[in-house]
Amino acid sequence: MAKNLGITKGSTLGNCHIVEDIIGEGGFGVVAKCRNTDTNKTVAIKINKSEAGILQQAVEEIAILKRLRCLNPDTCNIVRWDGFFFHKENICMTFELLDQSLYHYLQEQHTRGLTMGELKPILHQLATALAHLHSTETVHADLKPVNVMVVNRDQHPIQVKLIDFGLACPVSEVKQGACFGTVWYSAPEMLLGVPFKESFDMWSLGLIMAELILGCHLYPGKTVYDVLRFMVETQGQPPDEVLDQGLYTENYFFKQNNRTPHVELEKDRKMLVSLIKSMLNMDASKRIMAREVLQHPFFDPSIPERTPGQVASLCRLYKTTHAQGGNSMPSPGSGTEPGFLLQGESFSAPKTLIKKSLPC
Ligand SMILES: Nc1ncnc2c1ncn2[C@@H]1O[C@H](COP(=O)(O)OP(=O)(O)OP(=O)(O)O)[C@@H](O)[C@H]1O
Repeated sequence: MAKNLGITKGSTLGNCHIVEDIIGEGGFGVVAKCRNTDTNKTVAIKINKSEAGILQQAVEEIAILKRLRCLNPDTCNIVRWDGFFFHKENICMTFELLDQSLYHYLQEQHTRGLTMGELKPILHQLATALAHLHSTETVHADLKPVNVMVVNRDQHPIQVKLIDFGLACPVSEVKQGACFGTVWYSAPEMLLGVPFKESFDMWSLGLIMAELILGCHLYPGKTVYDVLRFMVETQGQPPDEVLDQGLYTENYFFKQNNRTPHVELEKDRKMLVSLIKSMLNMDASKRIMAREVLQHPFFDPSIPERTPGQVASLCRLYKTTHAQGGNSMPSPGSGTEPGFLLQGESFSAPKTLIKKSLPC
C-alpha cells in the first residue's frame, strides 16, 4: 500500500516532512512516522488514498477535527491534530505521534486481561474523552481498541488517547440506517437501523471494558446476525419500541401479528421454569413424575399457545444461566425462581417480536 502511494522510508512529504517509518496501513491509505525538518519534531501523518470515497471521508474527518479544535487534546484524551496538507493528490493529516494502539498493547503485555488497577485509569480517560467529544454533540461511531492509542507504553499508569475520527459525525447528521464500523463493537441500534446518537459510543466503551477484563471479545460474531444473537442470548431482546423503529429489524426478528399479552407470557415462562426445576430435583424421591408433568398448569389449554420461538427463548435462557454458573436454580419447591426471575427481568420476554429461527 505504502509503495502504491509512492511512500517509502526517506521520501519527502509536503515541504518539510521526511518519512522515517510506516506505522499503520489500511483501506484508507497509510500512517507514516515523519520528521519535520523545520522543527525536528517527529509526527504521525495519515496519508489518504486519492480515491473518491476515501477523499470524501478524509474531508469529513477534517471537518470533525476542526470541530474538536475547541478541546484540549491532553486534558481531553484526544489525539492532537496539527492540520493538513496535500502531497500530490493525497490529503495528509498531521497528528502528534503516539506509541501503540491499545489492541497491540494488550497483545504485548497481557494474555488474560487487565487487572482492576490497570483498567480503572483507562476507563476514566476514555470516559473523559467521550464526555468532551459528546459535549460537542459529536459521536465517534468507531470506538475500538485499535482506535485507542497508548501515549507511552512505559508510563504507569498508561495514558490513552482517542484517534480516528473518520466515521465520526455530528449527532444532528446521523443518518438512520447507516451501518459502518466494526460489527463487534456496534450497538444494537446501528445493527437494526434505528437512529443512534452519543449513547452508541457508550455501548462500544462497555464492550472495550469487557474485553480488557476478559482478554477476548464479548460479542465475537462474524455477522450482524451472530452478534445480535449473542446480545439477545445474554441481555434479552431490545424493547419493542426500539425494534419497531429499526429499518432492518425484520431481517432478524419475526413480527407477531397476534399480540399475546406480556403478562401471560411471563406467567407461562415462570411455569416452564418451575416445571423444569421439578424435573431437576436433586432428591430423586421428590422429582416430578411424567404423569404429573402432563397435568402441570403449563399445559393448561386456557394459556395462550407458545410459539417455537418462545420455547427456544426459554431454552436459551436456561442454558445461558447455567453456562454462566449463576445461582439461577432456586431451591426446589420454593414456588419462586429468584435467580431466574432476576435473569428473567433482564431477559425480557418477547412481546410482539419473536426472534427468528435461533437454534436452541
Ligand atoms: N497519531 C498516531 N500515532 C501513532 N500511530 C498512529 C496514529 N494515528 C494512527 N496511527 C496508526 O495507524 C493506524 C490507522 O490509523 P487510523 O485508525 O486513523 O486510520 P483508519 O482510516 O481508521 O484505519 P482503519 O481503516 O484501520 O480503521 C492506527 O491503528 C494506528 O496503529
